[in-house]
Amino acid sequence: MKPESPALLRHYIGGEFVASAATFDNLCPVDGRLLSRVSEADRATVESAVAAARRALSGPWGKMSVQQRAAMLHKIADGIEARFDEFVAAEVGDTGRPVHQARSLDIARAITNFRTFADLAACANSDAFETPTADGAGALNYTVRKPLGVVGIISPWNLPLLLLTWKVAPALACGNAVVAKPSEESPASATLLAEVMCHAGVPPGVFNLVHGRGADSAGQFLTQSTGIDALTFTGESRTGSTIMKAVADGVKEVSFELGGKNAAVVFADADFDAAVAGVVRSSFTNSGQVCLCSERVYVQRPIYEKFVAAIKEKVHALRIGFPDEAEVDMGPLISRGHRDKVLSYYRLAVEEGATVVAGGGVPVFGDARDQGAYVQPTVWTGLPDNARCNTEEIFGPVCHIAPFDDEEEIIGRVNDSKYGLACALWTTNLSRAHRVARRIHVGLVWVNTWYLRDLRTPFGGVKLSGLGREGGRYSLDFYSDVANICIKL
Ligand SMILES: O=C(O)C(=O)/C=C/C=C/O
Repeated sequence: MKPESPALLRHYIGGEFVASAATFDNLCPVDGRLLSRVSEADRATVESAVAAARRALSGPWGKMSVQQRAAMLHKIADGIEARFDEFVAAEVGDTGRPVHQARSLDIARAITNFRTFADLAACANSDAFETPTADGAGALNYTVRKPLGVVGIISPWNLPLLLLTWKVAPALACGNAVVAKPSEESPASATLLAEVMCHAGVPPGVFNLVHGRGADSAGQFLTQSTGIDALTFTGESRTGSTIMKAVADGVKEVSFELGGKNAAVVFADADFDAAVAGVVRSSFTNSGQVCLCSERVYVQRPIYEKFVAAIKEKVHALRIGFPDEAEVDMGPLISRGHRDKVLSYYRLAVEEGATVVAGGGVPVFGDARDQGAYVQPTVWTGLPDNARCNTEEIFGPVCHIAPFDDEEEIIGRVNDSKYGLACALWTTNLSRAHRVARRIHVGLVWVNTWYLRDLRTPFGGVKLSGLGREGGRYSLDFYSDVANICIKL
């Protein structure tokens, strides 16, 4: 029987699914099989999506109240819930992640993203000030939020639906129309989202999806389009810099969540077992493919040797497997190309003099996974802080563990980075927790936990880790223009 021809994933523009002549292959990183062929948008296709978004703003969408938009976001969330298993299958196919993670994190958070921003927008208050005037009659100042207009969204492959909806939800809640360009590595769940939008009755042109790559492809065409009013991007810092240059002439608003070289700091007074489990989680979750992962681990000297031994044991026990295995801890990296990058750092570490405590290579399964993009979870010691493996973002299941002696030393070492996204501190000393946390130059500090998320909090980094904050009212501030109106009484 002829193998089923792979599905063709299409763009979604102006309420219609549209194919392009050019396509690219979407491979499964578990076993390298062809999952689907994906339409690749040219500049004209991207511009047609931008035009459709512009038209939508002057249609019914532009006349909806924030309450009506909030109701629409809840319908989208309902639509994802109704097709939950399909979304899980799409995300797992594209990324090879454990099914249990896709269920409990990726798809669940997409639903939460829509519901959270529906409610936040519907309940958002505005500022008002009673202003005294010389004539004694006074004036009233109040602010109103207006949509930016057409928002370009470029989302990454590491948490595909979570991060796409983290931006789409508030953008729509604030009354914008969007053109979204998901990563070429993870097109499937975004395409399903377009189907849900269509079925939920989101007016044509409010949500548009174009597929393609970055440079010389849909991503670049979107950032260069004069028809967008703002752009939000999650991905590598150097791409963020390129995007900034592309939108500079139009002075467009940008929100960037970029790279990181995050630290985990374990003090001798930490709950040892909790810190070991926490560092394994923060270094190896999603095969280390989370911008918040800890690639630099610092452990106070009295417990250093014991900690390294404990991490080594845990890492050797990590189950690397097929996505649908109940106990699987780690799947493959997103692609052979990314695996080559991570393996180049595995080699570099040895050249730089690292001791390879665990991993350092490619697992051999003797089955279809050998055609996938798996690497061994890896632990290094013995490198200086200025080693490239300790300063450059690797974005894989790897961490380096170094000893430290005191607070002043470790605060300086953690801050000595061109990145500043996140940090995890492990200590049972409450005063130390607050004292150190506020001195770490990052956007997000977790104490005795990691990646515990309250969506009302500001999310973003400093230095090369990004520009701006999203989350809670910070998202409402980015995705809307705030105007002040002054009435003379
Ligand atoms: O959890 C979030 O809202 C979020 O933005 C995570 C970002 C992870 C990036 O790799």
